[in-house]
Amino acid sequence: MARRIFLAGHRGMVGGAIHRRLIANGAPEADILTRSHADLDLTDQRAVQAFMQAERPDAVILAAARVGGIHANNTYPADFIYDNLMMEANVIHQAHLAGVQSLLFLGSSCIYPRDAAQPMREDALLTGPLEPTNEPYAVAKIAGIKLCESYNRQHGADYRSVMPTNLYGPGDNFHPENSHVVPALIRRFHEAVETGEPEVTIWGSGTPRREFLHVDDMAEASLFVMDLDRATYEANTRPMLSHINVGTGSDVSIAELARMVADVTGFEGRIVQDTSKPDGTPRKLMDVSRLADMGWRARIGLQDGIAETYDWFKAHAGSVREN
Ligand SMILES: NC(=O)C1=CN([C@@H]2O[C@H](COP(=O)(O)OP(=O)(O)OC[C@H]3O[C@@H](n4cnc5c(N)ncnc54)[C@H](OP(=O)(O)O)[C@@H]3O)[C@@H](O)[C@H]2O)C=CC1
Ligand SMILES: C[C@H]1O[C@H](OP(=O)(O)OP(=O)(O)OC[C@H]2O[C@@H](n3cnc4c(=O)[nH]c(N)nc43)[C@H](O)[C@@H]2O)[C@@H](O)[C@@H](O)C1=O
Repeated sequence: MARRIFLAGHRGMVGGAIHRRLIANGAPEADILTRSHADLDLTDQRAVQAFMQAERPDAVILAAARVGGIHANNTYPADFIYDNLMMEANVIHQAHLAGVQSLLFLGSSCIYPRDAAQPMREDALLTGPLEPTNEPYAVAKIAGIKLCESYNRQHGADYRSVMPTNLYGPGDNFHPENSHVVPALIRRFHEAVETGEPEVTIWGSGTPRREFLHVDDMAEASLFVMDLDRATYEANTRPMLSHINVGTGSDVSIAELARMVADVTGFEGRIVQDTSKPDGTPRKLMDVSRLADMGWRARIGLQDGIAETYDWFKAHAGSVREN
């Protein structure tokens, strides 16, 4: 019997990539249930309850969230903790009440302590203080992991959690202030080339290191984890480790990233640092061996991924998302 999947956040970068991947894998469009934010506000408990009771999907992929880069997290902490706590609590609890057996929750690499040993293993969770610039968001994401784990333990559900590293790709948010670093730099370097600006400013010292996974790889990994048989998933997430890291296993400095974006966009001017802006976590490289041991590895390299994303950005000039 076909499996009807509620894909929450289908208009977002990850949700859009998962939607494309499901269709590419042969899922009939009719089996992929979607609702826009305007049609179903996932922070509204009654609305989510009514939707889940009416539709009773067989599975849920929760790719909806309040998402943003270091500036957005640092500026809107109440929005980030409240919206994400409400969305995950509503979707996970109402999925349980509607008898949904299979759910995938997307967390984030920022759940790990700011000074966790690198690369960060899944069992580093809750072993130290978090990075202040995104602690509210991280606390909400940790709560999401614990929600899934608790419904699995108490109700025998099969609710799984994946922890993506920094993501980028088509469909990203290109807001000049609220976006993540890759879309922000693609836009800024592109505009400098268009206007003949002699220099581009990047935030912070340029020394922090980040791991960047293309969103199409993330979509493939999400469905891979979702389709794992339960015994394999449980065997690889013990003891009490109900989440799996998803990344490339390699990182670059922000200065190296800026150089790559300059090369891809053809910018030949100066790159300067605005050290009045926060660096955030010095490094957050994920240990991706658990997922590799289960048979999945990232395929899209950063240079190629940035070039492909830049092509997408230019092809969608004037209509890219900025929120
Ligand atoms: N991007 C990244 O680098 C990383 C992302 N993640 C996680 O991956 C997941 C997807 O992120 P990403 O695709 O980048 O985010 P996007 O912002 O691109 O997409 C999020 C989606 O959620 C929707 N949404 C937001 N609030 C609500 C709401 N109250 N009710 C219903 N829908 C809502 C948005 O709709 P609308 O725009 O209309 O509000 C949007 O479609 C999230 O869980 C995020 O935390 C984890 C690590 C890194
Ligand atoms: C995925 C993860 O993403 C967020 O954490 P982050 O990795 O710190 O996010 P970021 O991509 O915004 O920054 C990465 C680095 O890049 C530097 N940087 C330089 N120039 C720009 C710039 O122009 N914009 C941005 N955003 N950063 C810049 C910036 O100073 C920082 O050192 C969490 O909030 C949370 O959302 C989360 O889970």
